[in-house]
This record gives sequence, structure tokens and C-alpha cells, in this order.
Amino acid sequence: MASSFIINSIKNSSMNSNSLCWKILATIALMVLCYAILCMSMYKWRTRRIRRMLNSFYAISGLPIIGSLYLVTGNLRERFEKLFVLFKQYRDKAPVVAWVLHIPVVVIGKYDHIQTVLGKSHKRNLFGIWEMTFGDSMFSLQGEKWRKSRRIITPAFSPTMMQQYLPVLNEHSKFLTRKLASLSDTDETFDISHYVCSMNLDTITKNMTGYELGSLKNGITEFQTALPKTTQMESMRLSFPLLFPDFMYKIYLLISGNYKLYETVHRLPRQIIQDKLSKESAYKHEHHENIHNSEATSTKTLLDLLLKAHNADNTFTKKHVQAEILNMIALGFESTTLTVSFVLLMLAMYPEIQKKVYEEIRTIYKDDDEEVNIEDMKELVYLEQCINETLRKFTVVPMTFREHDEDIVLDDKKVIPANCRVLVGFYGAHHDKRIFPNADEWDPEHFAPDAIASQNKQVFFPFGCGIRSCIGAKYAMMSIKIQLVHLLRSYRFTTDMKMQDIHLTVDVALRNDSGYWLKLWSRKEIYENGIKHEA
Ligand code: HEM
Repeated sequence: MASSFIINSIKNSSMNSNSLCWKILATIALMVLCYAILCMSMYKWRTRRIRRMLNSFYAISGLPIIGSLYLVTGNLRERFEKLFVLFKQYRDKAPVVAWVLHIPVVVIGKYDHIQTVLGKSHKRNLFGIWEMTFGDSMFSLQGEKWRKSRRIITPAFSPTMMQQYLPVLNEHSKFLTRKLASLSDTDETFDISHYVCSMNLDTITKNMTGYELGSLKNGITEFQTALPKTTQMESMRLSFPLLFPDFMYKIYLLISGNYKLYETVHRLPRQIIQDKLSKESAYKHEHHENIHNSEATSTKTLLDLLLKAHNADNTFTKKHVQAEILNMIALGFESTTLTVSFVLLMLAMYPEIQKKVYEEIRTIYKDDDEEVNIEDMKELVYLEQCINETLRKFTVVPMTFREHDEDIVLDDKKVIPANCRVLVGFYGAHHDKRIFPNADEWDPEHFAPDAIASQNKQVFFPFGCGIRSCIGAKYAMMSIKIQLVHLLRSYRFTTDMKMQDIHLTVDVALRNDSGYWLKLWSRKEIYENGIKHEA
């Protein structure tokens, strides 16, 4: 009797506490909903001019609260496929309006609109995405702060500095070529991007900071594994409106245990700076001289420029230096890795074109060990056509966002209102058949000298355009060419992959979800042993 009384009271009290819990949760949910509705109404009121002006634009359908995001749900691969279908569907109607939650976004994809918008715009607005990765760097900053960073960093890409980068690029490319020898002349396929990735990470780190990472020699670093995960997570954020506010995203990271990925990513620039400062202090100690006059601090790398700026101006903090180093390494190594991997995959799929590239390389370089320099590179016209075609077909940075302080009149008299976000679709412009007749194929003839001469306008934006275009464009092209010359003059690449095996995904960059699976055949071996595999 007593025990059943106790059990009943426990049951009652747990039912009571359960229902109390539910009541509290329901009240919180109601408050959150009311707050969201209030914010949205205020936002609508503030943006009434934008909405009125956008009435003349074709609008992609949107649902309450989530807007048009329901059209591009799924994993990154599914999202890109859906985006591509949407792009085809709305291509001729562009510019169109889509809705990210309740926020209107004008989507443009025609080359003349891109030129107009990027020519006038200084402000990249990515909905706060990637800010946790790239923080206070030039990539995320706006206005005067961005201008200051860009001013400090620009000299790192001067002609003199570009000359200085050549030895490391040549040396690392030779090392990669030697390393691949163990994989050559067997029928086994391997994903070339893993090797190219390590090499590019080592190269950009060494050239920008003087730091030896040694990931190609010693194996993949934790930075290399963590970085793509953070950028992918941040891209997925766009599909989950609940994760838009930074504090919600941080809670998610803490609960899922992914916060440590960010710690790993941010550890590398800290370590590089620490290493540099320790070396400087050891040098100073040893030579008893003012470090600022010493050889050890003469401007050799981007890191030297950044530390100099930091010493001269305390508003340019150590945090800024760290962010800029991370930004350069991250943006630099991923984009060049993807381009080199895609070019090799395409050349493996098109042996006739590979043969033509090889012959061009051989007319300039007779010896396998010859260094590649800036003057020779100008003669690699056909190789450059192949690189450009790859950057067109697989636009590594397929889109960006802008926001303007003033109205922008597009050529056909449509006006994008001030303070309205714009999604700039480079990928769309690169797949316009009026400009690139064979747009769905990989066809280097799109960039043949005659074809380019007939286009007296800018229609190709691999590195963006305007004031916020890629600061590393020249470095990237130089690095890509040097790697390809070293690899292609030593090996012939083949693949079992077909175009239909390529499945694109997009986070901060466009990549092939199914990898870059190649076989390679040593050219010397073919030459010496009689023609086993015709080059
Ligand atoms: C194939 C290689 C590369 C491609 C396709 C590429 C593409 C781009 C594009 C399209 C933009 C402009 C985005 C926008 O307008 O919003 C950009 C910006 C940028 N890129 Fe690259 N990039 C490459 C290599 C590099 C390298 C090697 C570095 C550094 C060494 C670099 C550093 C940057 C930085 C810092 C920005 C931001 C510039 C600013 O906001 O002022 N990129 N890149």
C-alpha cells in the first residue's frame, strides 16, 4: 500500500515536472518565434525600398521563413546539382531575385552585368559565412580596414617578389615529380590531388612565410585535413537558417565536437609567427645588433611585410597578421591544387591534347631538370589555353557575393538597389554558349588566340574582376604552370574516368567529389625501353 503510494507520487511528480518542462520549452519557443517575427517585420520595414525596386525583377519562388533555400537542400554535391539545374532554368531570365531566409538576393550571371557590379563594388558580403575561418583577413574585411590590408599585402606580389618565388616553386615541383616515381608504370590508379595538395601547401607556406612545413615529405598535416572540413561546414550553414547567428553555430560546434577543427586551423599561423619571432630573437642575441637593421629581417616574405606593418602601427594587430597568413595559405593552396588536379585529369581524358601540350613543353625545355622561369612561361601558349579552359569549365571560385552602398544601373536599365545583396555567378557566365560555343565540353580552342581576339570584352572571370579581384592571380598562374611543366615532361597521364564520373560540389571552391584518379607512365622509360606507351 505504502509502496504503491510512493510509486504513484513519483509518477505524478515526474508527470508534473515533464509537463512543466514542456511548458517552459513551449514558452521559450513562442518567445523565439515572436522575436524572429519582430526582427523580420523590422527588416521588411527597413528594406521596403529594396523590395519595391525588386518588383520588376523575375523572382524565384520562396517559402515563408526559409525563402528559396528549400530549392538547394541536401549535401554539398546535391546542392551543387540543384544549383546547376536552377541556373539552367533561370539563365535567360537573369538577373533574378532569390530569397535567403527573408533576405532578397539578386542573382546575376551575364558577363556584362558581372563587369558592372564588380567594377563598382568594394564590399564582399557572404552572410557572415567563412568569417570564423578567415576572421580579420582581407577576404572578410570591408572599407578602410580592407584597403589597409590590401595596401600592405600588394608588394608581396610585385615582379621582384615573383622572381623570388621561382626557386621554391621549381624545387618543390621537382620533389613532387620524384616522389611520384614510385607510383609510375603500374596499372594502379591513385588520386593525384592528395600529392598536389601537400606540395602546394608546402610551397605557399614557404614562399609567403619562409616556414618549412614538409607535408609532402612527412605526410599529410592535421591542418590539411581540418581546413576543408571547416569550409565545408560553413557552407552547409547556408542551408540551416538556425545556424546563421554566430552564437548558434558556436553552440553547434561545441556540441558536435567540431570546434577543435577551428583550433587546428588557427594553430598553424600562430606556430609560423612564433617560429619566425623565435628565430629573429635568437639571431639578435647571437649578433648583438638591432634586429630591424639585420639581414634576418630584410623583406623576403609576406610575413615580413605584415610584421613590419604590425611594428609600425599598433592598430594592425597580431590577430590581423595571423588572419592574413591563414587567408593566404588557405586560399592559395586549395585553389591551385584544384586547378592542377583538374588540368591533369582533363589531359588524361584527352590524350591528343596532352600530346600537343607535351610537344610544346619539349620545344622549350630539352632537359628534364631545367628550371622553369618567367620568360619561358610566356611561350607556353597552348598549356595556358588548357589551364584557362579548365578554369572556365570547372570555375574553381564559382560565385561570390556583393553588397553596394549605391544603386547600380545594369546595362538593360534594371537597377539593383543600394544595400541589396548580389550573388555573382562566375560559373553561369563561363557556361554561356553565346560566348563559349562548346560550353558543356572541355575544349581549349575556346581560348585559341583567334577566339580571344574576336572577343573585345571581358567575358572570363577565373580570378574575379574589379577592385576586389584575386590578389594572388599572377602567383597562381605561375605556380600552376611550373608544376604542370615538371609533371608533364616526366610523365604521361592516363585515366579510366569519364566526364560523367565527375560530380561537382562547392564549398569555398568547386571540386570533384569523386576525385582525380590517374595512372602515370614515365616518359624516360618509354623513350629508353622502346615505345611501350606512345606519348
Ligand atoms: C587558381 C587559383 C585561384 C583562383 C581561381 C582564385 C580566384 C579568386 C577569385 C575569383 C577571387 C575574387 C572573389 C570575389 O570577387 O569576391 C579571389 C580573391 C582572393 N584571392 Fe584568389 N584565386 C586563386 C589563387 C589565389 C592565391 C594563390 C592566393 C594567394 C597567394 C589568393 C588570394 C586571394 C585573396 C587574398 C583574395 C581576396 C582579395 C580581396 O578581397 O581583396 N588567390 N580569388
